[in-house]
Amino acid sequence: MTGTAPAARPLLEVRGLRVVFDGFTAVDGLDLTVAEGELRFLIGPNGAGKTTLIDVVTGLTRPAAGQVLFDGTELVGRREHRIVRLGVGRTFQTSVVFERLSVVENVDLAAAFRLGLPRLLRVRRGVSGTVAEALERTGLTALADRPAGELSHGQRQWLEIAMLLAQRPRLLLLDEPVAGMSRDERERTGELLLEIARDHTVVVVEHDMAFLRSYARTVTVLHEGRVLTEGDVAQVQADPRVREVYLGRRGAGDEPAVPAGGEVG
Ligand SMILES: Nc1ncnc2c1ncn2[C@@H]1O[C@H](COP(=O)(O)OP(=O)(O)OP(=O)(O)O)[C@@H](O)[C@H]1O
Repeated sequence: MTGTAPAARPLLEVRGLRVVFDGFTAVDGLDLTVAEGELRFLIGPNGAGKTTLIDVVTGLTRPAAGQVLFDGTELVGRREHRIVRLGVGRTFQTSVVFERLSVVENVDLAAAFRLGLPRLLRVRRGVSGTVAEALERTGLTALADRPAGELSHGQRQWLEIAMLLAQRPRLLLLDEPVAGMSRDERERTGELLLEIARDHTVVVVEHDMAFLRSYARTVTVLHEGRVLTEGDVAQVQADPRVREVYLGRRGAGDEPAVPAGGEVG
């Protein structure tokens, strides 16, 4: 794409979203647009509504008001598996792999879920190209026959990403993919995100500022269920409102979520 090309069209459009849990408004008039092909990071203090937003997009939580359009199709009111089949995939903060199944069996199951039962019954056994490609991209080919329960924490996170890729999503929503990872694992995950973002739209919830500085392009900051601001890492870190909402808070990483010295250049 050249510099003069028009902006990519929106793949995800969230408009006027409101989510209420037992009288508590967790998301309060949230608007968010993610263009096709973007790698977007979502940050915000604990309770800002990041996971709730993902839950609504993926059909787990029903909003009190608002629209969620995926390539122009309304997602609100659709069931979770339908949304997966439309091309929206997510990871959770907690792992969802089957520990006793092998790595390849987990990825195969995820791929089969996307097909739905009638098509699944017609598919012959064996590792499909989609499954093999998902293993390859996440660097898990050599571990394909290992029980998932034997994987390291980082490998497990990559397995979840492989399971997502096997569902052939257009939009991937990743909830804190590097939480608990070693430095090496974070770096590999960052490279993996950039690689995946070459042919997918990716939204990443992540607190870790060092990780953001290395891999984020556009960052959206949520606070109290709304978008506080949006921009590149330097713009967001320099924004006094962002400093204020993070004041005294620490991110999931080993440094303040928004460091006071504007060292981003
Ligand atoms: N099922 C629920 N029932 C009641 N309140 C909920 C529920 N889910 C989330 N909340 C509340 O909604 C608000 C937003 O929560 P959410 O988990 O979306 O925040 P978050 O930005 O993802 O935070 P964190 O960084 O801590 O994961 C919080 O105050 C939370 O306590």
